[in-house]
Amino acid sequence: VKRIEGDFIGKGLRIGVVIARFNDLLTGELLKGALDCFERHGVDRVDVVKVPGSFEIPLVAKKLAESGKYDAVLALGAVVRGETRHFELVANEVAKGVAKVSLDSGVPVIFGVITVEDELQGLNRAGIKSNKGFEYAMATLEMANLMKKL
Ligand SMILES: O=c1[nH]c(NC[C@H](O)[C@H](O)[C@H](O)CO)c([N+](=O)[O-])c(=O)[nH]1
Repeated sequence: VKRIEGDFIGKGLRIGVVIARFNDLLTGELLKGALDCFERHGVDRVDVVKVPGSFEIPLVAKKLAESGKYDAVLALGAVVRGETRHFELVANEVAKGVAKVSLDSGVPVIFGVITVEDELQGLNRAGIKSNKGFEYAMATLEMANLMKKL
């Protein structure tokens, strides 16, 4: 049996991060966790692009993926239901958009958009209990390395 999987070596990798400013209290923490992960795994180059909200992530992720400059793209956002009715609209469109960009471009685009009921749930995932940003960065490293093996 030949097992193929990506390792977590960051050396030589070029990562693009697209992050939503909406709910910056949450997304800023996710970014810190992701950058901590990339730095500690020796990633040479990380470019961070900010967009107004998660809805804008797919367009910029597409631009980064198609540029040919990155081995993987990490999309970071926080969609909080709270009182916002169009929570589903934003969350669904972002998920569909990110998946389409990845499939169309052949570049891994990691879906690091937390979708939560309220800010506290968001904070629990952005540093109180765990930092999903770090976890999404690990998935980014793994996929970048895996694609090089296939
Ligand atoms: O990133 C988010 N954008 C949100 N809306 C803004 C959206 O992403 C766009 O930036 C905006 O619609 C302009 O296109 C959110 N809500 O409205 O709830 C949200 O929770 N998270």
